[in-house]
Amino acid sequence: MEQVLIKKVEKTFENKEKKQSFTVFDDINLTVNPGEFLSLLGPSGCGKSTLLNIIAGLDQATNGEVYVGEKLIKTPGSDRGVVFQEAALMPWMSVIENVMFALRKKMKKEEAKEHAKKYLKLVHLSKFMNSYPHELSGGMKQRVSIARALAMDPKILLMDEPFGALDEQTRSMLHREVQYIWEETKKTIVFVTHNIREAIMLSDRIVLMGTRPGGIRKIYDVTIPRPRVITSPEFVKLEEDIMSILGGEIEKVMREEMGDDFNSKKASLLYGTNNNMGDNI
Ligand SMILES: Nc1ncnc2c1ncn2[C@@H]1O[C@H](COP(=O)(O)OP(=O)(O)OP(=O)(O)O)[C@@H](O)[C@H]1O
Repeated sequence: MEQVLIKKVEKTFENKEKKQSFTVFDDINLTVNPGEFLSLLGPSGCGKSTLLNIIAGLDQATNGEVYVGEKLIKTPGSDRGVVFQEAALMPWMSVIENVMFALRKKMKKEEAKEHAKKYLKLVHLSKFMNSYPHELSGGMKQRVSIARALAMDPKILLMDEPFGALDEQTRSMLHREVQYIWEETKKTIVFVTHNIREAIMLSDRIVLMGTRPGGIRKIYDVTIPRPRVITSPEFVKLEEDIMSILGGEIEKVMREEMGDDFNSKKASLLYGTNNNMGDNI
C-alpha cells in the first residue's frame, strides 16, 4: 500500500506546427491514500487519461510533481501497473505466456510460471491458462491484462477505462471481480471512467473533473456500504448529485464543440439523467 501525492500539476500540450499551446489543467492537487480506490470521472477531454499517464510516468507534467510514497515520478516503473481499455495481449502467446512475459526480467522461468498461475487464479482464469487470446472473450482478455499488471506486484494499479469497451453484463461481472481483487490485494487503485454508476459502484472517493478550464470540480466520499446496489436510495441520490454538476460540464464541452449549432434542449435530450444511458457520459 502506498500513497500517491499530486502536487500543483499542470499539463500543457504544445502544437509546434501551429505555434499554439493548450493547457488541459493547471493546478491539480490530490492525495490518493494508501489502499484507496479512487476514480477520476469527468467529461470527454477533461484530462483524466492525461493525469493517469502522468502518474504512470508515460507522460510528463509541464509543472508540478507526482510522488509515489517518497519517490518522485519521472518515468514508468514496476511500482505502478497500468491496465488500458484494450488488453493488448500478444496474440502468438498463450494466456500464461502473456503474464510470464511481463515477469521475464524479474525472475527465472519456473518461478515466473508459478507466479503467473497465482495471479491467473486470482482473476479466475486458471482453466484458460493455455488458451490463446483469440479464444477469449473481451472480458476474459481484460482479466488477463489485470493479472499481467498484478503479477508485477505493483504498489499502485492504474486503470484507464478498463471496461469501457465491454457490454453491460460483462462490465457488471468485472466490477465484482475488481472489487474482489482490490479486497484481496489491498492495492491502491486509480480508476478512470466516464460512467457515473461504475464510479459509485467501485470507489471510496470520486474526483469529478471539469473542463475549460480543466481541473477538479468536486470530490465525493462514497460511504455507501459494499456490496452496492444501483437501485438503493443513497446510490440514486449520489448519482443525481454528481449528474447535476456534470450536466453543466457536458454542456460547456458541447457548446464549445458545436458552436452555433448548440441547442441546450438537444443536449438535455442526449445527456439527460432520465434516459437509460444517462450514467454513461
Ligand atoms: N499528445 C497530445 N497532444 C495534444 N493534445 C492532447 C494530447 N493528448 C491529449 N490531448 C488533449 O488533451 C485533452 C485531454 O485529453 P485526455 O485524453 O486526457 O482526456 P480524457 O478526459 O481522458 O478524455 P476521454 O474520456 O475522451 O478519453 C484533450 O483535449 C486532448 O485533445
